Amino acid sequence: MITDIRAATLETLPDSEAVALRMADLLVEGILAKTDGLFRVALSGGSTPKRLFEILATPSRAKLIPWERVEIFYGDERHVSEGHADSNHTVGQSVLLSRVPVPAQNIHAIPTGATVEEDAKAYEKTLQAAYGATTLDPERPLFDLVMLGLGTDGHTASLFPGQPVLKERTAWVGTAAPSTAPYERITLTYPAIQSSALVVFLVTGASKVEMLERLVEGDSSLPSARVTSEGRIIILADRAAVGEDA
Ligand SMILES: O=C(O)[C@H](O)[C@@H](O)[C@H](O)[C@H](O)COP(=O)(O)O
Repeated sequence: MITDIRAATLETLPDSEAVALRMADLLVEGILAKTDGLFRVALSGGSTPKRLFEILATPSRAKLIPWERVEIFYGDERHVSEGHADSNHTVGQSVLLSRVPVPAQNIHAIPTGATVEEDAKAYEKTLQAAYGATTLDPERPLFDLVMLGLGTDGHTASLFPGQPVLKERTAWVGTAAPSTAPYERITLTYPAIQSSALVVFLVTGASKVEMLERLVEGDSSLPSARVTSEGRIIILADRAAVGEDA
C-alpha cells in the first residue's frame, strides 16, 4: 500500500540536536531489526545531516551498529569532482564513513567523473546490482531507509521545481540542472524513493517554516510533497521549523 505525504507522521522535536538524535535512533533501530541481507540506506545531502553523521560516528553510538550489515547510498549528489567540498559524499565520508568500520565495498558514492547523464546511468546500474533486479518489486523495497531534506523552494534530494526529472516514472536515477542551485545534479527519482520501507525527512530551522507547512498539507506544487513510499513516511522537524519558536 503506497503511503503519500498526507499520511506521513510529523514528529516535532525541541531543536536540531534532538532531530539528529532521533534520526540516529531510527537508523540504529532499523539496522538492528534487519535480519535478511544488508540494510540499504540513502543518505541525504545538504547541511542538515552533518550533526547526525557526527552523532553516528561517536564511539558510544557507533559501537551499537553492525556496520558490516549496512550499505550506504546517497539520495543525490552535486556533479562536482570527487573530494570537492560541496559534494555530499565528501561530507558523508569525512564526517561519518571514514570514522566507522563500514566495509568500503558497502559504500556507493554517486560517480561524478563522466558526463552527468553517464554518471546517472552508472549509479542506476549500481543500485540495480545491489537490488539484484532491474525492475522494482513493490513487495521488496530497494531501500530500508531513505533520508531526505527539504529545500526552501520545496525541493527534496535534487528533485527541484520545474525539472523534467519530476516526470520520470521508470528510471531510478535522473539528472537536474536547477537554475536556483549551483552545479548540475544527480538524483534518485520518485519511483526509486517510493521503493522504500521508510522515508524520513529531516527539517530544521526557521527558514523551513513555510515549506514544512505546505509539505505537511500535501501541497503537490512542491516536489517534496510528491514523495511516496511503499512503507512509512516520517517527518522529523524541530520547533523552529514548525514555527513554534517564533
Ligand atoms: O544535495 C542537497 O543539497 C540535498 O540533498 C538537498 O535536497 C538538501 O537536503 C536540501 O536542500 C536541504 O538542505 P539543508 O539541509 O542544507 O537545508
